[in-house]
Amino acid sequence: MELRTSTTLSDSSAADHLTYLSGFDNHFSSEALAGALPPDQNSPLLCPYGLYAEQISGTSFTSPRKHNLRSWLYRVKPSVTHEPFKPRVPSNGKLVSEFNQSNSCATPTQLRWKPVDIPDSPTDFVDGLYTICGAGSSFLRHGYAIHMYTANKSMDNSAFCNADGDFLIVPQKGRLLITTECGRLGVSPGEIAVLPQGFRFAVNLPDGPSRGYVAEIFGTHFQLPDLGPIGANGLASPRDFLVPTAWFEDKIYPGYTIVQKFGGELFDAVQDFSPFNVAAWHGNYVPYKYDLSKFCPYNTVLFDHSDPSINTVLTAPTDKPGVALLDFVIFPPRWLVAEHTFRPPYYHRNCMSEFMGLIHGGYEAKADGFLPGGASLHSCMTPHGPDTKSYEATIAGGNDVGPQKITDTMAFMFESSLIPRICRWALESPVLDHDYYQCWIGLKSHFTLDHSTSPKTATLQNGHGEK
Ligand SMILES: O=C(O)Cc1cc(O)ccc1O
Ligand SMILES: [Fe+2]
Repeated sequence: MELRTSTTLSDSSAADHLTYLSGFDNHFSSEALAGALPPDQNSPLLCPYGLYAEQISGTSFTSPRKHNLRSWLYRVKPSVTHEPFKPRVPSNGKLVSEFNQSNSCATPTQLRWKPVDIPDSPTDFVDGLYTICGAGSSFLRHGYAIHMYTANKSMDNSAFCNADGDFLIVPQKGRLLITTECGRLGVSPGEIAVLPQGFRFAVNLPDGPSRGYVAEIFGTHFQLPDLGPIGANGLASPRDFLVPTAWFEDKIYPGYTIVQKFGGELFDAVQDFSPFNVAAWHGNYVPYKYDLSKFCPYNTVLFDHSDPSINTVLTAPTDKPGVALLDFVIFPPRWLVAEHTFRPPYYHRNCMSEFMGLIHGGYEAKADGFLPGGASLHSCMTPHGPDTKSYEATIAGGNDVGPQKITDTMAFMFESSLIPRICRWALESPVLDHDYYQCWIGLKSHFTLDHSTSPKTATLQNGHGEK
């Protein structure tokens, strides 16, 4: 029998050689050790190989069957085998899970941040994680937080566990090798990973420095959007979601630390073994990853600009139909073919709040200033849209531009019905772009009483004789 351990391969080649199970919302099972899954029941008196059975529940026991999420883990020692939790010293201090006047500010101003540099001092994923904004409360199980991270070293002898909510991680620079209790995920920029509430995981950096974005949701989980009239196919396909296969190490690690995020605060618990000691598991509550290049975009094929919801990858619902706690929307490479149409995003004000990031390339509405690794926030009813340069360049192209392909781009949006409060350090940050508003100040009036300058208006006027 072969016991696989993290020391057999470098992080980089491990990340290249991982195996996955495929599907969204499936009931999976996986064994790193043949016969480690009890065949007929979840909780036998004695489990195969002397393993302990442990359930992790992602929904209340009594949630309706179609929403119920739980997995059974068969492990060398149960997770409870640790010293008491103690407040982490020094604490990260920049994580917020309950947004109020004492820790964050409200502002309707359009905000934009340049990319943050990777720190010089040793910083792992947990130390390098900081909250930008959010709303609601992890205690009340309703709300979200948007974080960013910069890291330059792998987590060492420690694992992270988020009791507050689910993490949707969007790496922008540098691959992540994420070891979870269900197995390992290799996540490159252009891919995303979801680490549901309560799973212990450790983040290694196979390529060195890393930077990225994290959406955290409280009290619910991500699901695939309904497709409505699109039909049974399109957008993100369930089979492209990849779940780890069981991987475990039966290893003594003196002083191993579990860092638990609980109410936005960090607590350390020490144990003497690896938490990645799960030889087999089954269930439907699982970490997963998704490659954004697999997304099959739908859009207008004749005229006008579709609302960005057409590009929803995952949605976290509220109790109100069609109103998201948090939508994860992307702006992938695609063909633009709309006729007599202003093709970039329209000018708009939205009752939802929009946080955007850029993974690589440029963004169609911003000729300057919105950079890979940077971010913007346009909160509820705050007006925004293309900058002056993008507007003028589009108008200069005229009505007869043929099909154009947007290439080398991957922007995304976290869109929420809850209005975010912004953390003080994000407002005081040296990378906050104080001149952001200037990108619209140059928008000129093109107003004229001469209707003939508008070809569509002229057609309507002639066609319907409203002289
Ligand atoms: O503000 C943005 O750039 C995001 C966005 C894009 C789009 O195509 C339509 C609406 C919208 O909010
Ligand atoms: Fe917008």
